[in-house]
Amino acid sequence: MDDPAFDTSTDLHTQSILLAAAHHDIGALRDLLRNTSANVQDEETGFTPLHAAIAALEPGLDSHDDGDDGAGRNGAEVNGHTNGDVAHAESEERKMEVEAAVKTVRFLFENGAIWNDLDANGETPGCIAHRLGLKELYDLCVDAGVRAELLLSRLDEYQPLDGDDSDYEEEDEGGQNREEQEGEDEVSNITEKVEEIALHGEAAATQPGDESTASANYLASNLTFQRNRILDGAANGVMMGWETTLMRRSAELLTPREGLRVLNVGHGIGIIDAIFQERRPTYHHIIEAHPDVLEQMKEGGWYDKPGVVVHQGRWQDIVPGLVEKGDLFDAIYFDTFAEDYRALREFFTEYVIGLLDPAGGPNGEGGRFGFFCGMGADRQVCYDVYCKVVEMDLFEAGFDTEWETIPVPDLDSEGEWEGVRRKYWVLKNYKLPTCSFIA
Ligand SMILES: C[S@@+](CC[C@H](N)C(=O)[O-])C[C@H]1O[C@@H](n2cnc3c(N)ncnc32)[C@H](O)[C@@H]1O
Repeated sequence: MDDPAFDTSTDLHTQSILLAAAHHDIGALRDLLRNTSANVQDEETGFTPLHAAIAALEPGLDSHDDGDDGAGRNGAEVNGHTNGDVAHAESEERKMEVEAAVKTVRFLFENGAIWNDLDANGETPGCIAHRLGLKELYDLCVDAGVRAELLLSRLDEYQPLDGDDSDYEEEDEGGQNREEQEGEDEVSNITEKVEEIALHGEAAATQPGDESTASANYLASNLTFQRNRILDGAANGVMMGWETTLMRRSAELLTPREGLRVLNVGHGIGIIDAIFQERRPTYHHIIEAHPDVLEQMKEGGWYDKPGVVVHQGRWQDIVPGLVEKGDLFDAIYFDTFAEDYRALREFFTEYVIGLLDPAGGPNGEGGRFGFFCGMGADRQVCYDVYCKVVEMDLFEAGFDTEWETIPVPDLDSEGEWEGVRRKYWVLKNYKLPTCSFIA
């Protein structure tokens, strides 16, 4: 078998599944997957059936080529057909291949395929579709990611009570229940992958075992303050100067006029707080948890600025008190570090509604909420999934979101990542969210 998707150390059944996926042979897949997970992986390439189905469309890689049709295509010119005919026939053929791949990918998702498994090149099936410019396939992967995350975050809210695990042990006796157990395991794997998506300064959930960005470790680490950036003890970029354009635009959209009441969660190097200050807020609360950042804030005179209230500690410990006191704001911005998507969701579902003045905002039509939208930004497909997920979660929490697209310059060529543990942003465009109460 000389198909690059498969390696001979992989068992024969898995090889057959991957081959059927690459050939977009749904009939064969249906038979082969009867008692097998749709998430088998080739040992060497790491391809799942989804990877195989999409990668089969890689130009120059014709997994449908069994030796004679290639000759037929070359023969078209020999038989007097024009180049235009050939090009047309090729594009028709390409269209049919893509259609077959779309059907296969749909079938695999319907049969439990996981959208974000990584192959040996560190690509998800969606990454391959994106790299090959296969929009329809890419969109299928994004939609599957959104469905998985929404479903699993709901399941996460309904975890079995402690002690319920014993059920599994008893049920393990029977084959069908073992399947259920495997399903549960799969579910919790995906939950981990999607729920641990970082908010800022870290790679997406593709760095298993890296504890440096666990919140408690970060808050206990010594920070290094450089000219226009902060690195933590493990050289993760906590905040970087290239984000200034994004911070400025967020502040402009949240506080389009002077004299508003502002809450900012996460001071960092104070970029957005300095811009809020230019806009002369009536009062300006800042919540910051890291002792080194708080020290810098003291040195920078933030504690003495008129109207500024610095809350020292984690927002989780401070915000409930603000809600209880009845403090209201026209604009709230949230940008923390070493926290995952769950933290952001908790913030806007539990607290923003109680802190944002429904009769406030720039024109009395209600306050506005913004956040740094960097979830999964080291991978386009994760970013697109999370932009959709957060919009849906915000809607459920009572907010409409407007997005503005802001181009991000080539950070590599500008040397932004020198000395930084890993890039947390690789995308060409930032999607800036501004949320307001649903009218
Ligand atoms: C990415 S920086 C914020 C950058 C800021 N937007 C700016 O314009 O400079 C994240 C900040 O959130 C702080 N932080 C992290 N976890 C926090 C928490 N649970 N509560 C409050 N602040 C937190 C970090 O110490 C850090 O200062």
